[in-house]
Amino acid sequence: MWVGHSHAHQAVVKIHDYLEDINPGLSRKVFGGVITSAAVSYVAVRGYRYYRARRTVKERGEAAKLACHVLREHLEQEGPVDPQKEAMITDLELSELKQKLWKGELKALEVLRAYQRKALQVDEKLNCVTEPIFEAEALAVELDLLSPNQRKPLHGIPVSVKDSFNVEGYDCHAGFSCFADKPVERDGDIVQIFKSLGAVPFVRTNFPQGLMTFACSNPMYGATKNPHSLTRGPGGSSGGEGSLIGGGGSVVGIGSDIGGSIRIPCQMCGVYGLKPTVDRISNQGHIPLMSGQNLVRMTAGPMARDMDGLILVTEALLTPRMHQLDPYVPPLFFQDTLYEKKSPLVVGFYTAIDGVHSHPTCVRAVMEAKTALTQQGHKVIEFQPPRAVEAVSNLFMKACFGDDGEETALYLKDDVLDRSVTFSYYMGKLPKRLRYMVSRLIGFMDPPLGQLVVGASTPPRKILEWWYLQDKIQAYKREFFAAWQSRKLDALICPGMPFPAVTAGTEDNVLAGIVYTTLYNLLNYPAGMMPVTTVTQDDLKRLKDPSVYPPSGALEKFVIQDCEGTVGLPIGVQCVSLPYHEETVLRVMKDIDTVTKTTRN
Ligand SMILES: CCCCCCCCCCCCCCCCCC(=O)NCCO
Repeated sequence: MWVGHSHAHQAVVKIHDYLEDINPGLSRKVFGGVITSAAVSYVAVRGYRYYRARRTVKERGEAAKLACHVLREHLEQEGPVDPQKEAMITDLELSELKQKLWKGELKALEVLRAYQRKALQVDEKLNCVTEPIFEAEALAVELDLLSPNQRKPLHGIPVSVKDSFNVEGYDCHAGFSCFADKPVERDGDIVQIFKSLGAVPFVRTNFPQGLMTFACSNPMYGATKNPHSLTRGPGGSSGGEGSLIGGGGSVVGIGSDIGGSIRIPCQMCGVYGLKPTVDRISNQGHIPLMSGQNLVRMTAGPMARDMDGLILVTEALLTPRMHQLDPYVPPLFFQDTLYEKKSPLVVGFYTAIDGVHSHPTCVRAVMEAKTALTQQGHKVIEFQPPRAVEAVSNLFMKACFGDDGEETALYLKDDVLDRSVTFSYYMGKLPKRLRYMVSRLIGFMDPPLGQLVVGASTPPRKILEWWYLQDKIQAYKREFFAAWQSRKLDALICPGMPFPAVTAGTEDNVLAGIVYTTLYNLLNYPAGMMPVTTVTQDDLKRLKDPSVYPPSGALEKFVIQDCEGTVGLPIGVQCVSLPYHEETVLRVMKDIDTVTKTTRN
């Protein structure tokens, strides 16, 4: 290196002397010219790349809008529709829809048409669909040709798919223009499974750029709105799914979750979802972001409009076919014995994690779920997860942001940056020491967020440190399990996010809320999210009472002022069980739902 450097230096000195011999002052002109043209070329190349990215972003967005328009025209040309029948179809719960399709009372194509029309209608209001899947029509037509004994478990059920999953013939870019316009050749595993079960993937849905935030906007498709309040976000990153399902435009969909991306939109849009144990459902064919990081892994999972729908779909997905497609998915099919276990369960509960206060409606939701479970004969006892904020800061954040945001920065080089990712993007760009100091300053205003960002700012630097991190994660898993076992728990209920949907674009103010969801990604425990209640006027009154909701940090202060006018927004409960006990999660959710569904305000 030094030798090379000294050669270069000697060469420059020689050229300088030679030029000065020819004409004194010439070397300054030549070197000045070279430096200026290098700088100009650099700026021009970067500028051109940015211009090209902007063009790609614009064209990709327009192409998606055009695709929706083409479908709308196609549907209009089909002739008269029966709006009442279509409304009947889209109002059906998933299990009723399945029955009618199975019995042949409804045709796959008419169900598809009803949902295509409804999804486009919902999309006009909420901007939740990225583009239609045109092949859906041919699939539905084929399904209608099958004889009754050829019908599969999800015969004719339309399924929406988060845009981050591969769908053959469509690109999969997560909002990075470098991946746009490169159609993939093969459906992702979960899309394949749905098709093999007779379901009809029919639309793709919106997400935030890079998928690592719970906002839901990107430069190509813009921001998605919340179905319960147009000024609020739907949560993310599977926000398009949450918004479309919550708005009635889909009955079931596919999301992905590494830090809460299925559960957060479920809470904010009032839908049901399940983040499974890693590898219980194959995640092959999801855009490979952070894919070399396997301390905390992303997992695909179902989202549905109703509880029975979520159970039905999960049961259908956990088939031998999944294991055949991806041998790393253990051959562990839906365990009826766990789901149908007759004996009462021991269920732990907590209403808040130390350091991040829980909105009064979130506390009430857990207490209502607790009452429901007690009514069903279960024993519900208090349980506090050990060192949650510390574990998420020192383990989850180091694992997921240990690259200093380098992967995202690489894909975003000369790209159009969405507002929703500016905080993490620019934090990643800061020199390490400065970032650490900024994190400390953040900690004065928002202590848990400061702690999270300090965690992200002090990642392991050497392989040995990565090993130690892995080791610490294992140790925390053991510590948590010991606490779980000491209470002899079968399951756990708790808030999934400690506040309702926030005003769109303000998600950075409440980032610390992720400790409620990320904890179970870190532990790799399956976790479901379900709506239980809605914000009431009385809750909002209590929100302003410092003895109920102490305005201790920036997050709490923000929630108090942002929750003005949120009466009616959905709030859910998170249900957790041990790895590979998805069936127990579903059973607890079902028992809560049976009671709370009838009384939900
Ligand atoms: C590199 C330094 C960055 C420091 C700043 C980090 C602050 C960011 C706060 C973390 C936010 C994480 C939110 C997680 C949301 C859910 C993500 C998810 O589950 N995505 C699914 C992917 O398929």
